[in-house]
Amino acid sequence: MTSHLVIGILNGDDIGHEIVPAAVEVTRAAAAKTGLEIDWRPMPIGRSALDTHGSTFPEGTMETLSKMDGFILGPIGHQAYPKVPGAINPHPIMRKGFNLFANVRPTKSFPGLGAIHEGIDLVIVRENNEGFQPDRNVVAGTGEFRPTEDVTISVRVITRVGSSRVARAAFEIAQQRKKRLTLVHKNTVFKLGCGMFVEECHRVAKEFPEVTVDEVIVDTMAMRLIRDPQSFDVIVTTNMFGDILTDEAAGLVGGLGMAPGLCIGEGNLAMAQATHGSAPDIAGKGIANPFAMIESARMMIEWLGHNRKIAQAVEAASIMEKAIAAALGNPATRTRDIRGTADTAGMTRGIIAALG
Ligand SMILES: NC(=O)C1=CN([C@@H]2O[C@H](COP(=O)(O)OP(=O)(O)OC[C@H]3O[C@@H](n4cnc5c(N)ncnc54)[C@H](O)[C@@H]3O)[C@@H](O)[C@H]2O)C=CC1
Ligand SMILES: CC(C)CC(=O)C(=O)O
Repeated sequence: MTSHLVIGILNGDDIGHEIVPAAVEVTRAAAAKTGLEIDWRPMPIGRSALDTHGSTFPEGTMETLSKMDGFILGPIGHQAYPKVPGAINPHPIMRKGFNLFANVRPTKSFPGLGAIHEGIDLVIVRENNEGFQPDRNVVAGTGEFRPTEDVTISVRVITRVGSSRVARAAFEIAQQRKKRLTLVHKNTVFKLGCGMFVEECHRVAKEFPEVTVDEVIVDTMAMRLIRDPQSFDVIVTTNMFGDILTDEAAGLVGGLGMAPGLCIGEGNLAMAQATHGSAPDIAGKGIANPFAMIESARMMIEWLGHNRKIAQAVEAASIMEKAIAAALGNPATRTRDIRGTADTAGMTRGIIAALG
């Protein structure tokens, strides 16, 4: 079996130019220790690509990425893009184009970082392509319409296929962990949409008899995440609920710098994408917390290792995990947002040093 992976590097915007190189550096160092060969392919994207290629998402990007094993996508600061042709938000195109329907977002508390609770270790699996960001094949554009100047209609699309595939991804993760899955929805009000999502989750549950399933209504979940986050293991929910709850969960463990994510589907390609945005308020200062991006890259290498049966990738992910935990345990090798004294480069060096 080959130990060779081809991975794209797409920095994104603002702090993306600081944290994506950090993720590449750490992954490269871990790969070198395990004999994993990675062919890194930097690609233009975002504001800088608008200047060099006339588009924030240059033509041919999807085609090139489709031949790779995975890619690291830095945060995209699309709100600040100028209103010119070519300045587009690449996220939905990538998530939908590669059918990356499951956004796997772990939340873990590490001691001493200012987590509101200790002992949090949960994973939110967010449906990535439906809800209020529906697939272009189902509803044109973003799913928003303005039939008159005074009325806007935002369409929320839930399908059986979309619900059952993200449910299956969540059950598979639950099966590998504590065998507990919480369905988060609001079928008390959205009887058809959330109703269909819940129905499909229960249908998939029959394939996983060892996994215990419970349900929590989303507004109650917002409260319970703050009061007793330790009572959850794996959570699956629809797109917008997942978008909001994952940021809330990050707030419990030190903030958005602690919020990694991996977008996966049924195909072989994985996209490492932190939960947070491009943080323009701290960009260029060298102080961004690289954890979320480094951990996202680590999750991708681990997923590819299992998916392709590449022992060196699984091993690289494992030594990264230990090194990240070691660096987080020392204020001198963690950033200021998580009660440390290091800058981005210092934390990155700290993790690499801890690889052994
Ligand atoms: N996945 C993505 O690419 C996302 C992109 N965005 C875009 O990012 C831009 C900024 O959006 P905001 O609402 O300000 O959200 P944001 O996530 O960029 O920032 C929110 C707050 O968290 C802090 N923060 C975020 N990541 C951090 C890190 N790694 N280390 C330390 N602090 C960190 C920021 O400094 C800021 O105070 C917008 O253009 C938005 O559309 C927003 C969310 C997701
Ligand atoms: C696509 C992003 C810009 C919005 C977001 O926060 C997300 O969907 O993850």
